[in-house]
Amino acid sequence: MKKPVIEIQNLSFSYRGHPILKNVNLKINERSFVAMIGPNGGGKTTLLKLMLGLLEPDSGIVSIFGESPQHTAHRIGYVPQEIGINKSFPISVMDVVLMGKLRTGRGWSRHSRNDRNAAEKVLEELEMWELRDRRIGELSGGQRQRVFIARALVNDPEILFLDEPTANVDSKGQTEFYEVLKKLNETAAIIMVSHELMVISSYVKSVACVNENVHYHNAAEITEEMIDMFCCPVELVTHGKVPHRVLRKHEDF
Ligand SMILES: Nc1ncnc2c1ncn2[C@@H]1O[C@H](COP(=O)(O)OP(=O)(O)OP(=O)(O)O)[C@@H](O)[C@H]1O
Repeated sequence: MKKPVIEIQNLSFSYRGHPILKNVNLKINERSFVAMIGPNGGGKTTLLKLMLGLLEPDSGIVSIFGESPQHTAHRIGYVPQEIGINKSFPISVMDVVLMGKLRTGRGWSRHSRNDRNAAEKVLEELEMWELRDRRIGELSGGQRQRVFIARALVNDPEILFLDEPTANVDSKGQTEFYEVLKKLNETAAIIMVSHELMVISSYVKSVACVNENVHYHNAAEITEEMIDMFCCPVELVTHGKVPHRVLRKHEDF
């Protein structure tokens, strides 16, 4: 039987008194692949930040591997939605990926051979090895995004959180990227915010609809209700043999 890696109980959160998430209950098992969908402003990024321990709930409990998120950061990878970066900062692709290996108390230059091997492997997987010495500011938006994905993967995370990771990535890059995720999913749970359900529908195993509350569908299907009532911005257009799914009604939990 699969073990839960994330458990959220009766969580509520507000920004300066303005409620964003109310009474959220969610259980995510090991090796899940969850697409987190919902309307703009529905609370997806906020929920990710609560699971990462970057925000504290007003009430309720978030536990990751049975502990508070602050204690489990080293087992988690995170690709944020927007990565503020000074483009003139003289840092190479390889340096950014190695940042994923930094630990408190270890200096910048103390990367072991193993760290470098791990960075090399992940850069090759994401077809970024050729660009390893390039300055980060000299890359295209999509290339830069891959570098930050590589940084999150370099530690072999047991849970990977991604916030709209392929927004700037072309369709070829997306396919390669999802293949990398599929492989990682053999050992890790993946929770990904995305508005591109058609693209991810062949990879995800379940869907969490986030709009103040969370409805978790333990099968990746799309319902009409989800679009009408829940306002989830999901494209239902299918092209030829592109797989698609239909979600059933939200079930009470
Ligand atoms: N730091 C903040 N301070 C105050 N309000 C915030 C802050 N960050 C987000 N919000 C508000 O919280 C709500 C939820 O935001 P969040 O970013 O979680 O939504 P989202 O579902 O990820 O949206 P999107 O699909 O647009 O990325 C929004 O109304 C947003 O304006």
